[in-house]
Amino acid sequence: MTSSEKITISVLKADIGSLVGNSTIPEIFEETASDILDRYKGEKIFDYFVSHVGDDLNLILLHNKGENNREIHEIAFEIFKKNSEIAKEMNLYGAGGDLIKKEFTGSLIGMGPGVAEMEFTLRSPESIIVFAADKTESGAFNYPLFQMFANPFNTPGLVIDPDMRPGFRFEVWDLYNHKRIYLNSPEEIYDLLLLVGTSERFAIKRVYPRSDKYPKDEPVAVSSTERLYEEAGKYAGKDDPVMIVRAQKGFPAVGEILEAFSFPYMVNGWMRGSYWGPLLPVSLKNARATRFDGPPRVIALGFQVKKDKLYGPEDMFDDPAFDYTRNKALEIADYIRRHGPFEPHRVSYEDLLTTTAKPILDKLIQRFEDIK
Ligand SMILES: O=P(O)(O)OC[C@H]1O[C@](O)(COP(=O)(O)O)[C@@H](O)[C@@H]1O
Ligand SMILES: [Mg+2]
Repeated sequence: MTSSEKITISVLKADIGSLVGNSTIPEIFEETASDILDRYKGEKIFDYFVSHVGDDLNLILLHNKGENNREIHEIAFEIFKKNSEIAKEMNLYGAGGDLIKKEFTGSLIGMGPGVAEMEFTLRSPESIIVFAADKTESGAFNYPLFQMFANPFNTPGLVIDPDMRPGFRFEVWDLYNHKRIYLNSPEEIYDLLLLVGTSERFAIKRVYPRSDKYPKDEPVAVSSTERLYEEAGKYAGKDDPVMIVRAQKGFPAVGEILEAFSFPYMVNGWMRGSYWGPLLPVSLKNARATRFDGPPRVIALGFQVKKDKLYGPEDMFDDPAFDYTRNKALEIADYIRRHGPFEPHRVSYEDLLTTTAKPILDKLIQRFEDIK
């Protein structure tokens, strides 16, 4: 460690090609990523883990260079670019898709990939869980973040742990207007819900502790909020967000964090980014899209963190305790599928304008005539 006791966890992700269709990625992507990361390990990064969910490659990096660091983002760009070339050679689906900008511009933010990073003072001990979802949007983590950090029915620690009683501070982004607001839980939870219930537009970017025990400017949770539609200027797949959550000792316990996913809540995305469906918590083994290009899936990788080492991952959803949730999700998937192209299965008209339906709708609108 150089400057301080602070460490940084960066979770950087991109869809740079997939098989079959948009279902999953070939093993060579993860191997290539590991080969490149091994070169930098011990020099620019301390440790790493490479993973995927569906067609999205996820890089989990431990270092001490802070958030939005040029060197770290450039390593990820090198990996995404190399894999894009492999994808083109293999004639994979959507080769290079999320690399909207072809040359590195100093930061991955705005280039297409998703970014969730947090710099914080390492506690002893420190446990984190990294979540990654496929076939859904940035705001897809609003529901579980509210459950973990603001709902005592999910997180009893909010009531019985003295360090959690002061509550948490939510940083919410208006993704349409590039603005943010800070809201305190518990006293402002009605305002918080009023906004984050609209997950297409408002996304919880970060959550901060309010207890005096921990620095109040160091997040306990962070999610990626990049909107692929906006960055590409057209529909180019869904955002497929990632999230980091710190656990235990004044923060939600691991079980309280996972409990937030025990209800298969509905998310926006699924087929062609145009359908609402239940979020299915899955093991790494099942982290690939199948039925109707889904259902939208999420994985949970748990790590115990030392200043220069990630111990793990534990594949947290690889557990029969989530079988009921999965079965329920499949039942809901079947029910909602029967709506076909009707809402609430299909997304709203406004949301359709961010999909491949936009040019079709634009033409149709011109054919409308006034009713006398
Ligand atoms: O128009 P295309 O190229 O066939 O793409 C349709 C695909 O786009 C998707 O919405 C892309 O999914 P991702 O968001 O995971 O990239 C799939 O559901 C679907 O298979
Ligand atoms: Mg994807």
